[in-house]
Amino acid sequence: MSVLVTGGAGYIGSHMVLALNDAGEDVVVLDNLSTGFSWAVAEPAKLVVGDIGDQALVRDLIEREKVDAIIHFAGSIVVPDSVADPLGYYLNNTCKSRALIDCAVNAGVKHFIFSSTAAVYGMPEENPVSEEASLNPISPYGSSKLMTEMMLRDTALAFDLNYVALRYFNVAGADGQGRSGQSTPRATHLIKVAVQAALGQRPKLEVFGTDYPTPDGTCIRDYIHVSDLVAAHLAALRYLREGGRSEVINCGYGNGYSVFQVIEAVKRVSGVDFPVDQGPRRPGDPAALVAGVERIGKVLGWTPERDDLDQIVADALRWERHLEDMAAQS
Ligand SMILES: NC(=O)c1ccc[n+]([C@@H]2O[C@H](COP(=O)([O-])OP(=O)(O)OC[C@H]3O[C@@H](n4cnc5c(N)ncnc54)[C@H](O)[C@@H]3O)[C@@H](O)[C@H]2O)c1
Ligand SMILES: O=c1ccn([C@@H]2O[C@H](COP(=O)(O)OP(=O)(O)O[C@H]3O[C@H](CO)[C@H](O)[C@H](O)[C@H]3O)[C@@H](O)[C@H]2O)c(=O)[nH]1
Repeated sequence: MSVLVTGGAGYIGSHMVLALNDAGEDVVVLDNLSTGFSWAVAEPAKLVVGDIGDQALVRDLIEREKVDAIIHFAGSIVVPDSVADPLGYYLNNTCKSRALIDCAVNAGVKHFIFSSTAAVYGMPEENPVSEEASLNPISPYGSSKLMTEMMLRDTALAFDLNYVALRYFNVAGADGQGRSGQSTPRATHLIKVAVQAALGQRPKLEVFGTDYPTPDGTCIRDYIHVSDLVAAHLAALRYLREGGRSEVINCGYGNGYSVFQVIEAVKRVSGVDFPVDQGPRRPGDPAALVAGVERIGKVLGWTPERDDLDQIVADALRWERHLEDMAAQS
């Protein structure tokens, strides 16, 4: 039996592959390398370069590799890009997820884990946000993910498939052993951008809005270490294989940090006092987004091991230095 990891050459998927390898699972990755890197797929996992929408390829892969579970990370992830190109996002995230789920059902794959997002909540009225909160995505990205959640819900009712949809809050950090990290060149995520500013790769960091109704006026987010997130997937895989029923589960720590607090942490950990500008709000940013975490503990028995902002930043910084070294050598 093996686990099919779609998008396993990307940021989070490559950490998943490391954890599955470490757990002794047989792993096959399907990735079209649109934003991922073949070098990010650690052996002995196998990489197949191809598209999740290619049903002949996926069917063959599932059969050949005796896939019993799919962990589905592949997708397009940049919120503003989804506003500019909604149909591209619905194609890659929704239509191609449909094609993948169809292959899973027809080939008898029983377990499915899906990368969803806190973006399905839109602008939540209350924090922490529970899984029962109303779902009002405000971007095509969020809608494309919510539609996949709905397809999974309905498919699991009709067929012998159980699934866990994990709604990630803000994923950050890098593998503690320095084996992987976020390598996307155009990254927009706060911790990555701040670390790049600390290393002098960017002249400054801009804070998007300082007039939010929060204690210091900047947005609050729940930053989860990528390795803890991956551990939640391993727990979900165990849960599904033991016959657990389908669930939708938030992934976060239930703690919020403001943009200013994150910047302070990056300055403290790096020892660099990089320039920071205060700019206008970025459209579509909720003031605060913190995960309700009761369900993840109760259903998956998951507890955080890296709930420490300085640790997240230190791991992100080490990975960024590694990328600099790789670039210097090439
Ligand atoms: N990074 C975050 O903070 C965050 C937050 C919430 C949800 N997510 C979700 O987690 C998943 C992984 O995100 P990430 O940050 O690792 O992004 P990423 O861009 O690093 O990884 C996505 C991977 O999927 C591959 N891919 C994209 N479309 C494909 C297709 N049609 N066929 C095959 N491969 C394809 C890419 O090449 C890449 O390797 C995504 O589904 C994303 O929506 C991420
Ligand atoms: O240069 C920057 C970058 C970010 N921010 C601020 O930092 C906070 C975090 O921003 P990120 O871009 O790091 O993350 P988001 O909260 O916007 O995004 C998260 O939630 C999104 C959906 O809402 C997607 O799921 C995305 O992948 C996930 O990281 C926001 O208040 C943002 O305005 C800045 O001030 N300056």
